[in-house]
Amino acid sequence: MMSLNGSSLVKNSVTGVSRTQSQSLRLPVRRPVVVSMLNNNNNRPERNVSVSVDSAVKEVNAPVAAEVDESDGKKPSASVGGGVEDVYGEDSATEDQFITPWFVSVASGYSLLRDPHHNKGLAFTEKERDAHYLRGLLPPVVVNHDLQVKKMMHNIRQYQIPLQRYQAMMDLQERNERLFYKLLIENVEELLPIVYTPTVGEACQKYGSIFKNPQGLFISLRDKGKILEILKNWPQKKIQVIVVTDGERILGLGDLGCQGMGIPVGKLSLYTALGGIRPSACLPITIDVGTNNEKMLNDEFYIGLRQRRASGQEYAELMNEFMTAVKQNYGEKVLIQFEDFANHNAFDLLEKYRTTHLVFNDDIQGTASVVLAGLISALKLVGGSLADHRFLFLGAGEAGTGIAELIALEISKQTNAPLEETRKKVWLVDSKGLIVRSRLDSLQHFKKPWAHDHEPVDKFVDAIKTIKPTVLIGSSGAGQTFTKEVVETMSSLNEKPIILALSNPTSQSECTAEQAYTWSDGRAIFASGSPFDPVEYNGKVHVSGQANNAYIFPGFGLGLIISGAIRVHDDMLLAASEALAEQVTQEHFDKGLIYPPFTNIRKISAHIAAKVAGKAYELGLASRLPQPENLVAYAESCMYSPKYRSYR
Ligand SMILES: NC(=O)C1=CN([C@@H]2O[C@H](COP(=O)(O)OP(=O)(O)OC[C@H]3O[C@@H](n4cnc5c(N)ncnc54)[C@H](OP(=O)(O)O)[C@@H]3O)[C@@H](O)[C@H]2O)C=CC1
Ligand SMILES: CC(=O)C(=O)O
Ligand SMILES: [Mg+2]
Repeated sequence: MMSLNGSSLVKNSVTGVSRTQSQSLRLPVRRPVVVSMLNNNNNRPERNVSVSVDSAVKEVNAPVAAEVDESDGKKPSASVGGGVEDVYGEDSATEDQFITPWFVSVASGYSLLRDPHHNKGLAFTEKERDAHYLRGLLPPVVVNHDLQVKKMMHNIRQYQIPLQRYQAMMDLQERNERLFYKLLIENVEELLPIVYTPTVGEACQKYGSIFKNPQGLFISLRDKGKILEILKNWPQKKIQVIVVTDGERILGLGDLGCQGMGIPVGKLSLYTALGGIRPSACLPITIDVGTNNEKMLNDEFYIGLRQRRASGQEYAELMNEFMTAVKQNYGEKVLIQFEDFANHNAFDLLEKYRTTHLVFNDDIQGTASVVLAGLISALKLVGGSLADHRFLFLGAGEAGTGIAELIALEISKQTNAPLEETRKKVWLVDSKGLIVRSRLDSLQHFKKPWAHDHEPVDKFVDAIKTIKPTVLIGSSGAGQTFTKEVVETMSSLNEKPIILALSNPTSQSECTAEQAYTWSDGRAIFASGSPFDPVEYNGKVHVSGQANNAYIFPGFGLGLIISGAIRVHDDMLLAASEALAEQVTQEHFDKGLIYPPFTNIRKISAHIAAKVAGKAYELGLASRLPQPENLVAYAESCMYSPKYRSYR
């Protein structure tokens, strides 16, 4: 008997299941499946694509699965999936469009071991080894998931160089996804600096030379007119979150072109580990429009288009085709997170698509929310309300003006003062000095609201002396700009100066934790974008927090998904800030922390998700009805667990 792709069927004596048996989407659960697609109608060669069982088949106890459960004729229910019912885009395709005929077959043996979504390595049980043609393909020992984690951590710790640890983690993600996530979830404090900042920055810089297996989708200028087709090449069909970059402002490292892919990949692994979004629902994308980085253009191992960046209409058209294709392929409720775009595109993209798509700019909005949370909790240490403080930023780009606006919005809500008034409590410095009214005409549009009445001030330290801020925020991407004089000046003005050095990676941090505590004589309340080890100063150990949007975006995204939100609203950002600030306990304050440790991040994310979802319902932006009674419990119940599934 021949299957649809021409291979013969072999019946397994234990399971009674044929190896390549074609089945409907209502497969029995917990069986690894391979979805094959035949593109005969556009004369492409046939191929088999391994996909996660999660995307095609109902998972027991997973609320997200409700949506694919249509084949029994039941009315499809709204679910975590965001109500995207037309899984393969067949219903929404017009008659003259090509569609993809899918069928599902069972993965086994050698290919099962090489399918990261289903591979368990040595943890395959004896029964599974019999049932799935694994005998002889594995050594005799059977180990459990916990022992695999222990061994993997042991292996990773053998590497002294962070980039080698990064590579070991990426290899694991490509080999055994559930082990990767269990490892990351259980060792989050230790592994976050590896899969995320600072190491991911170095990985992006060297992405070409360390490149092995491609991760995510690469869409380049050459793909103009074919973006929808490219999205269909991705094996998973039920995508809930896309993180997309064009690589022009990777952390504080600048234009890394196509090699920025490390960022969407890293961010999405946090969506899963920290926020519980299923890996199969996450899609990292890099839009390659070229690079203006000479080093990349001259690097023989560079993986992207070897040309200068497209801009203007050419850029806008490609982005528009992308945004349209995403909505067409994944529906209204797929979350598109813009990440590490340069500010000359980031603000415009957010403005253009915020009313038509579910979009979120992590650098503008996520950063704002995490910093506001830190400030709300810092008030417990320094006293007063937000309105009693003065804020000075070094850096007036996405992060700086995004944070500034959310602070002003929160003060406006608290005091009923108009936004134009509350903005006056916030001052920003860019590469040309203090932003003041006399500079208005030459300022980029996102800086204009911050052009207050003041004489020009060139030097940052002079701006501190004249503005007398209580809070200093670094968002410049320029390392070592909070000099000894800067920190000492802040400390002479404030008993407890709040100093946030947000720039990433560590090399770009405005100052180190050690410098902040030493130069402030141990009085600074300090947090940084990339982590620093605890510092001992004058016999006291100071633990600095990590002011990083990683606290916000995973829970924020989960909140949008569980409520079926259709748009992002600023009030959701405020709700996320409050939820995060509420998670800081007296024990944390006693250590000088203004953020909770990452160890409890899943619990924190569930609280953020619940507050964000609650706000979506309140604002009438939620489409998943009725509203669950206990949103925290519901958020927790929706979270992906990396536990191995049992295969019959
Ligand atoms: N911790 C976190 O969660 C996050 C951290 N970040 C970090 O923040 C940094 C900035 O990101 P983003 O706002 O998107 O970048 P942008 O490029 O949008 O903005 C950078 C700003 O800094 C100014 N600037 C640069 N160098 C100097 C300098 N030497 N002195 C004074 N001002 C300077 C620029 O001035 P001009 O406008 O005149 O060019 C610009 O206003 C990056 O390092 C990024 O990694 C970003 C997001 C989140
Ligand atoms: C953290 C982050 O998003 C950035 O540095 O760009
Ligand atoms: Mg970013």
